[in-house]
Amino acid sequence: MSHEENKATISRRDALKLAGVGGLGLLLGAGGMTGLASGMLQKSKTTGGNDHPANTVPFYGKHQAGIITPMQDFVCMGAFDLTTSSISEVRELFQKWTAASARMTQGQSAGEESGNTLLPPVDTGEALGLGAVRTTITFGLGTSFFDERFGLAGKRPPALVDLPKFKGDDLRSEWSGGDVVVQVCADDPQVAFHAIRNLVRIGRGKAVLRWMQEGFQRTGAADPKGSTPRNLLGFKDGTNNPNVQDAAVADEVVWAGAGDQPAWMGAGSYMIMRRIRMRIEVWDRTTLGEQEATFGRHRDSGAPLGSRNEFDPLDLAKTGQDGKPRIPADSHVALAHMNGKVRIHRRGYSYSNGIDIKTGQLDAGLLFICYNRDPRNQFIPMQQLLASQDKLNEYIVHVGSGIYACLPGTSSGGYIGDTLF
Ligand SMILES: C=CC1=C(C)c2cc3[nH]c(cc4nc(cc5[nH]c(cc1n2)c(C)c5CCC(=O)O)C(CCC(=O)O)=C4C)c(C)c3C=C
Ligand SMILES: [Fe+2]
Repeated sequence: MSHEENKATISRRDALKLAGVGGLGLLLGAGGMTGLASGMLQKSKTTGGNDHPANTVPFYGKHQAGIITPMQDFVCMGAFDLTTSSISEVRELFQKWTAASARMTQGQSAGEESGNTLLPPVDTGEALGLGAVRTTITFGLGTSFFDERFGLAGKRPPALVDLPKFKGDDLRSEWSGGDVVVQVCADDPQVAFHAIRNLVRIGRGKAVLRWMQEGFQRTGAADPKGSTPRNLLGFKDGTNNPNVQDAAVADEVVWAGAGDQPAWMGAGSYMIMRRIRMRIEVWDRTTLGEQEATFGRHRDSGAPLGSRNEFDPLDLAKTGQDGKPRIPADSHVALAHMNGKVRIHRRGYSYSNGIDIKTGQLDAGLLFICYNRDPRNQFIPMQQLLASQDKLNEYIVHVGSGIYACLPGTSSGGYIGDTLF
């Protein structure tokens, strides 16, 4: 193993072990200690633990990780506004972000420490000793990235449209948009936060955070079987997501294809973020029958109304004794199903931001995230229908929004964005 390779595979855990031997900066910087580090790595590889390969998701590849990757327990999502108008500075920034992300997703610190006590550390430190916990870091470009600043207006993907105003939208600019979005997912909230924080730090002088939102779902510890998570309205959410582990399904639903324009987005995807606040207090006063009619599914089992099991097919033609559809036509699933003809890949998380100090009500809801190949044919018509007819609208309000071109993946030596700039 070369010295470079050796350094590249030293995890945050190994780094702490090394620090215990004789000082982190000294050891990492010292070529003569290579043999020692190598020995410890071998040990950590065979002993498993949190840095076991099963807990790491490769950063480099054809597609960015974090899109069809099975969902982790936590998300920390942030959108940046660029404060430079120089495309070469943006390139440099993406090169640095890529290098740091490649390291952090493998359980390493954001960069190599010099050990110089007269300088601030390169990594902020709160993830030292913590495992990789399936961290993924996914980058996307907002519509504003393609304004006049960087000379890339002509390269804006036709599918990266400005979202129309949907009925009932109450969007706030402080929770919307951004030139660049970064979705960090991990099985530990501190590890996820650490990644965003270090990207913010690297971006200083070139990019500022515009908004940031953390999200969660039940953890693997609470539900080792990994059953469908429940949203904050108490229903299983994600049951009828398309199986994107099937490559043909992912190609149809998620990935911009080689034939789709522009070519630089091939193997990328379009992300929609909607911050959807729930009127939890109203929901909690609603009867179980009304709640189930709102979603069109049974609360406990997650089965479609009138069926027994969660994964039973949606039978929208089924009628009850009164002759009415068993799954109401204005229910969320009846509408979102789109007759089975339009599909998106949902990857959202619950959020809770304490209380709204004006009303004393809970400020909580769904950080809706979905990926699709072309939002003009997928998310937009679906949301248009939901916004105008969904019974769920009595209990939710969309308060933040963004659409982002999630770039194709890159390989070691390249950088996220290298197909475009
Ligand atoms: C425009 C897309 C969608 C938005 C916005 C949305 C918001 C939203 N959804 C729930 C809860 C559930 N959604 C469920 C199913 C479901 N939702 C969408 C799309 C949007 N949801 C789709 C495409 C589907 C699948 C439809 C199908 O073909 O069956 C369900 C049922 C279980 C499941 O299949 O996941 C729940 C529950 C909330 C709470 C919400 C906004 C806050
Ligand atoms: Fe939904």
